[in-house]
Amino acid sequence: MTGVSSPYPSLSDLHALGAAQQPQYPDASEVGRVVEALRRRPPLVFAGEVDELRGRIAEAAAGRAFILQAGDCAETFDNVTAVNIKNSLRVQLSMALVLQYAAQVPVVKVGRIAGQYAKPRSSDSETREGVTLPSYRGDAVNGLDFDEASRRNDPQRLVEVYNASAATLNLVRAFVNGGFADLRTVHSWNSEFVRSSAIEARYEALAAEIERALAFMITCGIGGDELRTIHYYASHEALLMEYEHALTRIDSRTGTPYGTSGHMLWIGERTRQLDGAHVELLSRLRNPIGVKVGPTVSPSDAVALVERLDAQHEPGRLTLISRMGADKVRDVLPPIVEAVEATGRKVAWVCDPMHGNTFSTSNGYKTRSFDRVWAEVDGFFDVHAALGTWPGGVHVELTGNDVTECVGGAQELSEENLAQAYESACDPRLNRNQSLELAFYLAQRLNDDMIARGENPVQAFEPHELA
Ligand SMILES: O=C[C@H](O)[C@H](O)COP(=O)(O)O
Ligand SMILES: C=C(OP(=O)(O)O)C(=O)O
Repeated sequence: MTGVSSPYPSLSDLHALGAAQQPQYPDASEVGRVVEALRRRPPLVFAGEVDELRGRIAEAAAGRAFILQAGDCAETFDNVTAVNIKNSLRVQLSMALVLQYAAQVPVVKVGRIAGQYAKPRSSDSETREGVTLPSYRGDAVNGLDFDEASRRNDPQRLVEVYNASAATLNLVRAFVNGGFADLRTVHSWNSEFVRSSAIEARYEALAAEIERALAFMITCGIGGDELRTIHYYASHEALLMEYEHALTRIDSRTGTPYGTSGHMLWIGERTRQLDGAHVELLSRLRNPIGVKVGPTVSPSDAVALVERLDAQHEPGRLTLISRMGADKVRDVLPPIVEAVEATGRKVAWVCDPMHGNTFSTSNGYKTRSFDRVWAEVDGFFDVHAALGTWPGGVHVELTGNDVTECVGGAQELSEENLAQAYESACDPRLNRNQSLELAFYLAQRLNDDMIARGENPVQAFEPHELA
């Protein structure tokens, strides 16, 4: 893979489009040196893996697979530890297992990981006790501590993003290929957790059932390498022009540009302007692209975006990630789905039930309620069931750690509980129990919809009441 050259847009072409949500740096020559240093680094992902993921997303777009895109709201350099990475991977794999076994659908596993270091913000500044400083924009840009030095934009952080992403991917690849994800060890994924919650107990029962099924398959001579490893991909919001441009490489096989900072890249709700720099940059890359679509997107906006980003009608190229809010999804999403489907494209429809359901508590925490999160997913499924389209996946902010950032769920976390372990650098994430609970709800809903379509899934667990 080699660096990009003309006619690919230059960084200054992109900035001339008025790229939204970009940090301003005091010293342009330092930024230039950082970009040149990053251009010389090896790619973080390889074009062949990116193509493989496009193929898997195409399966979800065709109704034959379900995408689980999940991970931190904002990764931080301090949190690049073996324990955090293992916990995150473990909860994502556990959710995938619940979905795959109980809903009998292949799960495409995509982490918000190894690159999710830049955050778009609603406001450029933050005021605390009369002091106003620039907002935290992710470790890629500035620091979380509320003091002047920390909040200063520092381009050297882009090199640290590359290093942290490389370290994370290295461990993820080792876990995934080295036996950690072996389906025959599903019980051990959970072994360090106290089986105190009903959700953990439910997961344990499912894991025991899977182990019995696998043992049976193995005695029949079925199984082997396909049980040992999984396919897991990295994704993040492609927000920062300097970083994403510097990590673009020309694939030597095809002569086409790939973003090599992650397998899948997405455009956020605040940067999806049709004539903006983010759409321009990502329209040129061969990666599977996600676009967040919020409640202000009109059906014609959505069609214009898909025409721009999927000019070739390529299955797996585009994932539309709706984040409407639980109250709006049933009204706003249907005409968008109908208009995009009418173009004849096969996009994957994914639900982000987090970003349209954030609120602030009276004690000053940004939070989300598990009920509202589920309500948006449920609405998303209802919309697709009514239109005969496939609900292709979910996109969630979560952590494998036992944080208290979202209220509700089986643990019934209240606003008062939030102070106990609120660790997110930006938005509230589902904790391990809430994430597993969501997976069980999803599996149940997928099962119910199969039955409603006249299919006959093998029931993997007792149906339970959905909220
Ligand atoms: O994760 C998404 C955004 O970066 C985040 O919701 C912005 O939060 P803000 O509205 O507090 O800036
Ligand atoms: C910023 C994000 O979401 P959105 O663009 O939907 O607000 C995000 O997913 O981190």
